[in-house]
Amino acid sequence: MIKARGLARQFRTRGQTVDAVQGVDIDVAPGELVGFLGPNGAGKSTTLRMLTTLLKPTAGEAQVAGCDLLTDPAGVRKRIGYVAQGHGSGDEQKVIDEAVLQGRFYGLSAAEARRRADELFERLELADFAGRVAGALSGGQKRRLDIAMGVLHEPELLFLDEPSAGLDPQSRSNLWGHIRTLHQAGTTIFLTTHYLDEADALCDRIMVIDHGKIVAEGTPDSLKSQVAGDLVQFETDTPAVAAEIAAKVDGAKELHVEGNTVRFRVSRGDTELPSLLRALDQADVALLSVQVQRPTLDDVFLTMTGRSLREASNA
Ligand SMILES: Nc1ncnc2c1ncn2[C@@H]1O[C@H](COP(=O)(O)OP(=O)(O)OP(=O)(O)O)[C@@H](O)[C@H]1O
Repeated sequence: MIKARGLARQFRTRGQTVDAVQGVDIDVAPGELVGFLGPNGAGKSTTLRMLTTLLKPTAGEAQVAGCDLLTDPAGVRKRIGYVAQGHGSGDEQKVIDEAVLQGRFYGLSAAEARRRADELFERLELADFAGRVAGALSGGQKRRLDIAMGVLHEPELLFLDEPSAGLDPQSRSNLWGHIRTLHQAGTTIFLTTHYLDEADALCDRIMVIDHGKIVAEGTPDSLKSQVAGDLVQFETDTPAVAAEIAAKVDGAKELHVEGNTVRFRVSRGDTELPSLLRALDQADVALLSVQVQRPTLDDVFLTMTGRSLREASNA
């Protein structure tokens, strides 16, 4: 559905050159839900704007929804949906009129546009607000309206730029449910996000971008197990003895003792834990608490770039 090779974009501002995207390769298969994760300024929106024909690449090439990005941008535009950051819908019109107008813009007849809008309003739980003006909708409802507008023409491929930015936690998880519904109905989705939980909860596959380059790629689980390993942590009154035993766990690394706490990483904490507990018990080590923590996507980012995604986003 997307095949991009060496896609790059430079900007020149006030005599300076910014390499916003430095030659990325992107492959997305039909039916996938792929997340493009990275901190602010990493190059996510620039990549998305190139793939949606809004910005000309400085270098590289891409096939998007079966059309060549450079030689057939109109073909690309016909086959994709794009929901930009922030809400694009106007505030004055009735919600349903806006949606029908958008459908007409895509070339649907008035009846078809109305039928499709009604269907999407049902699916995205907007039917109760169809008669309201868009300005009276909540943030989450507006985002759902934006998404409905982006898929009125039934595109094969939908691009979402930071879909849940600015929403409260409840509206975010509600929106994720709706994005999943669209995905399950067959739409291929490529979204950008700088939220780890969003990428983790929603995406089949994640590409991590930093400073305009892809630094990691894979399913959320494979990325986590590749670079970090589970963190096993326990508290005991005899940490020195416990640490000696922990050091014998097959594949244990990054072993640290801090006060009464012993910590180490191992690729599968859950399967190593029973034999470790037996060994500690045999050595009469009494445990006060035990924890196994799966690695997070932030551990992945930290390992790949040397800084946490949260710090990078605030920079
Ligand atoms: N029109 C422009 N002129 C100059 N520099 C630009 C322009 N657009 C983007 N940039 C720069 O390119 C880099 C990548 O920006 P981009 O908006 O793609 O990042 P992003 O990952 O989408 O960030 P955010 O999460 O904040 O939207 C940044 O350094 C940005 O300042």
